[in-house]
Amino acid sequence: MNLKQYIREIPDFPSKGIVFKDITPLLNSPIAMEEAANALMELVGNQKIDKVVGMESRGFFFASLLALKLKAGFVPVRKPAKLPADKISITYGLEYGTDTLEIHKDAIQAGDRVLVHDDVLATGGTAKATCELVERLGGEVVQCNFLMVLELLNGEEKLNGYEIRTLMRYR
Ligand SMILES: O=P(O)(O)OC[C@H]1O[C@H](OP(=O)(O)OP(=O)(O)O)[C@H](O)[C@@H]1O
Ligand SMILES: Nc1ncnc2[nH]cnc12
Repeated sequence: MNLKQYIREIPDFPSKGIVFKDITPLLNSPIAMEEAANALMELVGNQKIDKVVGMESRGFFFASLLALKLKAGFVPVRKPAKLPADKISITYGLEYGTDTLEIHKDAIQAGDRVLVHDDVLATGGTAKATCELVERLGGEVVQCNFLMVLELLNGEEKLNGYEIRTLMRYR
């Protein structure tokens, strides 16, 4: 199955010049969802995973499915002021301005082997910040996997040193 058939391209969303990769057609198709979830599992192979970390909000869809399949815990990394318990934060640079992500302190135990999942790797800021949060709590990032990588935005360079795997690539 060609999963790209289920990715809808929306020009000039959310702002002029951006071609938004809309995954909702994929989410709307149980056949494509199952195919994508199984293909992501193949990327992980038989590596032992204790926790799957997904980034708000589109990372949550598949990260929680993967956690279930891997018999691992699911951990949300959230935008500011959403998590209720003790947490740590990281603020990272965007093209213009900054963004912040948070994780509960008790979500990862020292030595946990962690799979980081998000739908899209673009500039890599979100994924790099997430890996840093995991590592601050003593976790080991075993793999970062994505539905798609937008190659021209060089996220893979920013994640230099991490194992990066993806189902789809776009230029
Ligand atoms: O590699 P980066 O340049 O950091 O971009 C990738 C991030 O951007 C999108 O999230 P977005 O902030 O649009 O939020 P959403 O998932 O809530 O839609 C996407 O889901 C990734 O999390
Ligand atoms: N072009 C894009 N489409 C969908 N999600 C994104 N996240 C960052 N860039 C994106």
